[in-house]
Amino acid sequence: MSKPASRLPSSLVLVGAGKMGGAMLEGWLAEGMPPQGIAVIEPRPSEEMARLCGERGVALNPKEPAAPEVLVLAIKPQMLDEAAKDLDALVGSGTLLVSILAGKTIGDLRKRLPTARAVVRAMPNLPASIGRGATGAAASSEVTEAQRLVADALLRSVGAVEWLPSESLIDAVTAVSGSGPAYVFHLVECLAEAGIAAGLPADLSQRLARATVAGAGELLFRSDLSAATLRQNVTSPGGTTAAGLQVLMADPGGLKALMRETVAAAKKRAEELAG
Ligand SMILES: NC(=O)C1=CN([C@@H]2O[C@H](COP(=O)(O)OP(=O)(O)OC[C@H]3O[C@@H](n4cnc5c(N)ncnc54)[C@H](OP(=O)(O)O)[C@@H]3O)[C@@H](O)[C@H]2O)C=CC1
Ligand SMILES: O=C(O)[C@@H]1CCC=N1
Repeated sequence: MSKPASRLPSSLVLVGAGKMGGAMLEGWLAEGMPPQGIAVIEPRPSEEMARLCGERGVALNPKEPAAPEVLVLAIKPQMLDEAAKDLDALVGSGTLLVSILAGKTIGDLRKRLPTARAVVRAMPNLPASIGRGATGAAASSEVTEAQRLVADALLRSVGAVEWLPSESLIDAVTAVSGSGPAYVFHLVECLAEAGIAAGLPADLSQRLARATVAGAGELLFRSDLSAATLRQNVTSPGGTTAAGLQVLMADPGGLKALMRETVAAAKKRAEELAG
C-alpha cells in the first residue's frame, strides 16, 4: 500500500484570527489552499482580517461551518472555556483538532470538545508571520498518519516543524521557541540602550542594534556553522568582543544563568495555564 501524502486539508475552520491565527491563515493561502475551503471564526475581526477574507473569498463568521476536516484553535488559553461552549458543535467525529494554545493539554482540549478524538497540540512562534516560524508539535494516539501529515502541511506552511516524541515536552518548547522571539527582541532593546549609554544617539543605536540582531539571525539561518563557531568567528584574541563576552559569559552572573531562569519561568507559566 502506498504511504499517505502530505497535503493541506480540503476544509478548515480557524477559531481566533489574531496575531498567530492571522499569520497561519496567510501561510495557508500562500501555499495555495483553496480559500473557499476555509472559514474563520473571529468575533471582532481587525479591518485587515476582514479585508483579507473579503478579497480572497474566505468565509468570515459563517452561520454553519460544521464538521470541517480540520479545526484550528488560535484563541488565548484564557478564552478557551468561553469559546468552547459553541465549538464542540462544529467538530465532527472525523475532525482533526489542532491547537496552538499555550499550556492547554490534549486532555484539557478533549474535556472542552468531547467530540474531538484526534488532537494535535502545536506551539509555533511569531516569525510564522513571515513564513520563518519554528513549531513543536505532538499528536494524540488517535491521530492517523494521514491526519498527522495534514497537520504537518498546515504547520510547515509557516516555517519549520519538529514532531515531538511526547506531549510532555511542549511546555519546554513553548518556553524556548514559542516565547523565544520576545527574548531576542528584548536583546535588541538592551543592546540599543547600552549603545546610548556608550554615547551613541538613540536612533542610531536602535538602528544598529536591530540590524545587528537581524543580520546575526540571518547568518545563523543560512550558515551550517554552530552558534558557538559563529561566535568564535567574531571574537579576535585579545580584542573587543572577547572583552565584552567576558562580562556576558561570566559564571556566575552571566547570560547563561539568566536564560535558564527565563526559560524555567516561562515553562512554569505554561504548566500553570493547563487545566
Ligand atoms: N503570540 C505568539 O507569539 C504566540 C501565541 N501562541 C498562542 O496562540 C494563541 C493566540 O495568541 P495570539 O494570536 O497572540 O492572540 P491574539 O489575541 O492576537 O488572537 C486571539 C484572537 O482570538 C479572538 N477571540 C477571542 N474569543 C474568541 C472566540 N470565542 N472565538 C473566536 N475568536 C476569539 C480574539 O479576539 P479579541 O482580541 O477581540 O478578544 C483575538 O483576535 C494563544 O493561545 C497563544 O498561547 C502560540 C505561539 C506564539
Ligand atoms: O506568551 C504566550 O503565552 C504565548 C505563547 C508563546 C508565545 N506567546
